Amino acid sequence: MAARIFIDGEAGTTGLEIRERLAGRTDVELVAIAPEQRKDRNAKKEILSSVEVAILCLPDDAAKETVALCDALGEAAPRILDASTAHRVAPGWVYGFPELCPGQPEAISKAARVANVGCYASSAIALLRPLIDAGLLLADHPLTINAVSGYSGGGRQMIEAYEQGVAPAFELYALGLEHKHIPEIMAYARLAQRPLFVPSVGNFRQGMLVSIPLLLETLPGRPKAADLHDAYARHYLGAAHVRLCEAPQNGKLDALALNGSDDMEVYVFANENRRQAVLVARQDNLGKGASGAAVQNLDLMLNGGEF
Ligand SMILES: NC(=O)C1=CN([C@@H]2O[C@H](COP(=O)(O)OP(=O)(O)OC[C@H]3O[C@@H](n4cnc5c(N)ncnc54)[C@H](OP(=O)(O)O)[C@@H]3O)[C@@H](O)[C@H]2O)C=CC1
Ligand SMILES: CC(=O)N[C@@H](CCC(=O)OP(=O)(O)O)C(=O)O
Repeated sequence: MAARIFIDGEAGTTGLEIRERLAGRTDVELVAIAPEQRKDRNAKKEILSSVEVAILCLPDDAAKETVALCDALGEAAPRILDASTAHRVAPGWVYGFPELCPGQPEAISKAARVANVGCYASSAIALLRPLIDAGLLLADHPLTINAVSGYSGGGRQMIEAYEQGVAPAFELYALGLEHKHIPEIMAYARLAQRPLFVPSVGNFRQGMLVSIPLLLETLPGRPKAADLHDAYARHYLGAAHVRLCEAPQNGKLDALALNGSDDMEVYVFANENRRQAVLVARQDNLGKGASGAAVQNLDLMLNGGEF
C-alpha cells in the first residue's frame, strides 16, 4: 500500500521541488490540504493524523507550530521530516545527512523525527567530518568556510527579487557572522572552535559551491593532499549520492554543473609545492542541499536499506 505523505508548505520553493520529485511514484500518496486552508490548524491537524509522514517545508516558526500540532496528536502523530532550520540540533531529532557516518542511514530509517540538512551545512559537514574522524583535522582548528549559492536558496522572496532584477549580481552576506547553519556545522562536523562562515549569493537560480582553504603544514601529522583525498575515498566508498572527484587540472569549478541532480561532489584542490589545499563541495542547493536530500531521507524512513 502506498505511504500517505503530507507536504506542509507544498507551494513554497522546497515543497514544490519535493512534490515534483514524488510525482508519478506509486509507493507514495501525496495528501494535499486545500490552499485556502493551508494555515488552518484544525484542517491541518486532521490531515496530520491521517498520514504516515509529514514533510515540513515552512519557515521555522510555522514548522515549530506544526510540530506542536503533532505533539498534541499523541500516538496518532505522523513521523516528521522537517526541511526548516528549526530542529537540526534539537534533542530527539535525527540529522538527515545519511553520509554523515556509519549508522546514520539506519538512525534516519528508524527515526520518528528527522531534520533535513541545511544546504551549506551539508557541504561543509561533508568536507570536514571525514577529516576530523580520520584525525587529519583537529576539532579546534581555525577554519574559514566560503560559499556561493544560487538565489533560490533564499526562498520565494529572494527568487522574486532576482527575477524582477532588483537584486545585486553578486553579494556577500551574513557578515555579522551569525549564519543559521553554523550550529549544525559545528555539531555534526564535530568542531570545537566556531568557524568563520562567509556565504554569498549570485545571479543564478540554483547551484552551490562551498570551499574551505587549509594550510597543510598546520594539520596534525603534516599530511599531503593525497592523504585528505584518501580519507574521503574511504569515507564515501559505496556512497550513492556523494562522490569524490579528481580536481580538474585547470583549477576551475562551475557552481551550476550539478543542477538538476540530487548528488554532491567532493574535491581536493592542492598545490603540494606551496603546501596549500582547498576542499570544495559542489551540489544543487535545491537538490542534495534541500529537496533531493529530503526525498533520500524520506526513502530511508519508508524503506530503510543501504545508502
Ligand atoms: N530554498 C532553499 O534552498 C531551502 C529552504 N529550506 C527551508 O525550507 C523551508 C521553506 O523554505 P522555502 O521553500 O525556501 O520558502 P518559501 O518562502 O519558498 O516557501 C514557504 C512556504 O510556506 C508557506 N507557509 C508559511 N507559513 C505557513 C503555515 N503556517 N502553514 C502552511 N504554509 C505556510 C508559504 O506560504 P505563503 O507564502 O502563502 O505564506 C510558502 O508557500 C524554510 O525553513 C527554509 O529554511 C531548506 C533547504 C533549502
Ligand atoms: C542564498 C540564501 O539566502 N541561502 C539561505 C540558506 C538556504 C536555506 O534555505 O537553508 P536552509 O536549509 O537552512 O533552509 C541562507 O543563507 O539563509
